[in-house]
Amino acid sequence: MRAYNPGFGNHVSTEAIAGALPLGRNSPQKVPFGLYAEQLSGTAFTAPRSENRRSWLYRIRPAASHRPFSVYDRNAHFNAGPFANPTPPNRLRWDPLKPADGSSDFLDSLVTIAGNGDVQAGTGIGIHLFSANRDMEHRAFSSSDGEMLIVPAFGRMVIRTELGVIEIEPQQIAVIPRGVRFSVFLPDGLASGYVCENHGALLRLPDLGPIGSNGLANPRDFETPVAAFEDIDAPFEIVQKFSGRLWTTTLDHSPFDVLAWHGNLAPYRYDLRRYNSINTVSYDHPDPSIFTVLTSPSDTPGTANIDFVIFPPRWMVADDTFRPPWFHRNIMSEFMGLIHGAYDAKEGGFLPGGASLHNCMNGHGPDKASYEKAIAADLKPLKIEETMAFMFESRFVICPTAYALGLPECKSDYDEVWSGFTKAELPR
Ligand SMILES: O=C(O)Cc1cc(O)ccc1O
Ligand SMILES: [Fe+2]
Repeated sequence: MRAYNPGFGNHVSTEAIAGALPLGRNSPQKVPFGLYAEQLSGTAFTAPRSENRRSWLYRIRPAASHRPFSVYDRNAHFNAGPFANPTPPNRLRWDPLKPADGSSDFLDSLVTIAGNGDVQAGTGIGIHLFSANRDMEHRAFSSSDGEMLIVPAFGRMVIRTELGVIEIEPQQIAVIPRGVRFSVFLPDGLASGYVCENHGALLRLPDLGPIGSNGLANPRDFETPVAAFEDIDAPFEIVQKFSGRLWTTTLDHSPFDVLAWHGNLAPYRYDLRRYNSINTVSYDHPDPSIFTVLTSPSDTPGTANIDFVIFPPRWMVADDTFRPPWFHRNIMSEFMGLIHGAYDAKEGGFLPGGASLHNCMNGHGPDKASYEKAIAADLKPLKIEETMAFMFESRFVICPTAYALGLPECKSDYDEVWSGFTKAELPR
């Protein structure tokens, strides 16, 4: 049986047991097998049809049957701030975080590095790191604050969700919709990486404009899991992120009890190695928006709440051009991570699993070593291989948490990478 359906944002119908999915209506008087019908809305009921995302779930018990949530106090570092006050303009870099002593699962290992916007107003993002070494046994998490874009750097992840099971490894990503409960299992015994929690408009493929009808991330390469359920009557802890804080309750059964669903709001995965890079074949280094995988638009056209951009392996052929990223100051704020290999603007110090933050209007670009290498390079066609960096780029200033600034992995000497540039020699 096929485990995934291909395509981005498609209307999918899937049932784990034949006959579980009602036909011809969403909410029949009697649902097959006595299942409960439930609508999961990812956009307002009245969102335009082209934007509207919702699915219908058919489950053993209603998601509504649970006791009240109380405050969850076993992870103080996964939140929506408070952010450092004042927000420093400084360029920041973090080495990969050392795993915490002892064992922690995906949920308890999440630490918030930075964020922006307002969870209650549905703007901005949260940026979190995880480093887990234990399965989420009989525990599930959901975020009411936004969809979760999960970007592993080390280790495979099996993500069991209410709508089916997704498996990813580094260089693949998964997106779990807002509110969908999920558990993370670690086939390699550990996994670490990045999460962008998107409080804003749902991630979607960017328009292609003059590129035409193909290219960048192609819709058919996104995969949505088929329905998969478990029928377990045992205590399950449910942790919910709501309005920036964590809350817990216990069910007496597995939340993964959805036998069938249909609709266009669902978790999905994508393999970044399938990305169809478009780039210059003449001269100059194009803006990095040319490498956008997914975008969450804001109310201002062309000015994203969050763009998820990658820097994949590719040919570099530009003539008479400084080929790595140029020096720049950008109105958008840039958080970067490295999933694989090395990044061509940073010869040293930017490590897989590490991160950097270059905020609104603060100058950055190639470090001195990368600069000198690039201006001396013989400009033959060159394939950059063994690389996969990414960027979360936001219209809103990305505010680091006080916790992130205080980590020993936060490098105090980062500015040094731009020191020692020799003065230009003017004609006399
Ligand atoms: O700062 C960075 O490394 C990201 C980046 C890459 C690039 O190719 C052009 C601009 C840009 O911000
Ligand atoms: Fe940049």
